Amino acid sequence: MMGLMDISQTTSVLVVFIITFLVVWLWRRREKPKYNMPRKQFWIPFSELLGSFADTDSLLKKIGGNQPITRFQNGFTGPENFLLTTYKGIHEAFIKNGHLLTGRPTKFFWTEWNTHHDTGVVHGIFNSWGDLWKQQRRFALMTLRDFGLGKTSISEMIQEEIGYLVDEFQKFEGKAVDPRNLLMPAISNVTNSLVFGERFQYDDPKFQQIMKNMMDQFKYFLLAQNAVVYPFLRYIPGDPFKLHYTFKHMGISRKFLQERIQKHMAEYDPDNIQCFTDAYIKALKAEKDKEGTYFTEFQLLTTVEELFFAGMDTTVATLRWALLLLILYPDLQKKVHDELDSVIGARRVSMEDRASLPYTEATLLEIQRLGCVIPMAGHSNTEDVEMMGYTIPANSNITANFLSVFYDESFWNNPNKFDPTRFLDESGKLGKIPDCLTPFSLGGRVCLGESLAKMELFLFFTNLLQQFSFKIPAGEEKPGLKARIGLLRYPLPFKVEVHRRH
Ligand code: HEM
Repeated sequence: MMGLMDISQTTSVLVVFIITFLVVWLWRRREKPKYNMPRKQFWIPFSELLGSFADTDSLLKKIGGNQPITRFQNGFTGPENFLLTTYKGIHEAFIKNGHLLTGRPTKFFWTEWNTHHDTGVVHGIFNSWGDLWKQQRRFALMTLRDFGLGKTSISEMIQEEIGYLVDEFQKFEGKAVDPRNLLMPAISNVTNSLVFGERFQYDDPKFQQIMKNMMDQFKYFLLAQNAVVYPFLRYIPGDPFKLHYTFKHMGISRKFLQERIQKHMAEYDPDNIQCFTDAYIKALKAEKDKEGTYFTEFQLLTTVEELFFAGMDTTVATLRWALLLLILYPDLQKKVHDELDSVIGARRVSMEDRASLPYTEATLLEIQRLGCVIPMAGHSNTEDVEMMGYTIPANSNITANFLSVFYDESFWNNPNKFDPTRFLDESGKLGKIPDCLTPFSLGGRVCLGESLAKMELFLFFTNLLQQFSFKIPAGEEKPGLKARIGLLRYPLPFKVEVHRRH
């Protein structure tokens, strides 16, 4: 009896589902004829399925061929989706029409996470848009600049952290280690110092626990994203799409950050502004009685959260690609070592040395090209946009596919080859960096932490390479260059064998 009930229930759900789908599909076909759009090319039924095919990477590299814009379906309803696959197309969208493309896609688990329960307004900087985004982005940029972004004070703080990281690598002399476990706390400490004015000891149990949580929280990002695009999936018992798992872990990180913000609030001293959080609290107090102010405690929390998430995994993933490529190409690692030895010698490498290290700089650029840690950036248009001969309706999702550009044969000779010399001229000097290499994106929503990230990448990379050589651990299989696409584009886990050079 029970079994029969189950079958009839399942059938009813299926019938309702199919009818809804057909009605929505027909309605959408009728709705849009006034728009001159490219024909729909494909449908992403479940992004996790796409993500779990080993070859998503190759697919993204090739998708669209030479077509600058591809239209696709993601979800049954909701906005139109477009993928931009050439540099010309991305430039036309993000630069020429950039002022109209400052929105963010709404069906995104992070947008949902940053939506205020009472007002329905999306907060933060990465996830927000409109006047809130403009004002809060400007404030964050100015404040980070005041704290020395691009100046000596931040580079000194990074140098101090590198000192601790070198000690950690030293502990693995002659042994194999997964570099992610050491890089995560180091890079997190740079953000900690900037945002909260303090760093943690690597062996602090609370810090270790929160690092582990942060590493885990985006593990099922693609799977969870399905339950945002198809909301009914989140109600299936057992959380098979891991949305509740993801939010639970994000909640643990949020609580940790919230506690630290509360501590800064309690100890606030207007004459002693030491970090981003203090500066924000100052602005919060100044704006307290203003009608409709965007300076709120929730905005502070979401911004701090984003500074951690946007700045940490990206930098760590790039440095992991760096170590992976250098253990796979020891001859190129030696060239970096040789340049560092002849130009720097035993003293610490500083930002002022950049211009004298063209080969090292070219290697870092090539790592960012091949690693392409943010393969796609999703924007949304606030009004209808005319571009590439089409009319794109307002509130569409317009995603730049940087991966296809970074591996585009018409720009890069033999794009799969790790070849830093492509950035050097005949005399070995760094040439003009091609416009199409945009690891930090382009236009009005370009990465807010670009200068900090460049500083971190240069200082961590050069100082680690100056002190250590890295190789494939004895007895271990040679790792490949296959990427895993999740929130970012990561290398598969690998270990390095560490050797002190001096
Ligand atoms: C190697 C490191 C990094 C890379 C490759 C990177 C790349 C990017 C990219 C591609 C975007 C998307 C831009 C767009 O939507 O068009 C972005 C946005 C952003 N990044 Fe970074 N990023 C890095 C490090 C950082 C750091 C260290 C911070 C902050 C401390 C940071 C903060 C942000 C923020 C807040 C946004 C959102 C900007 C907005 O929507 O207005 N990033 N980043």
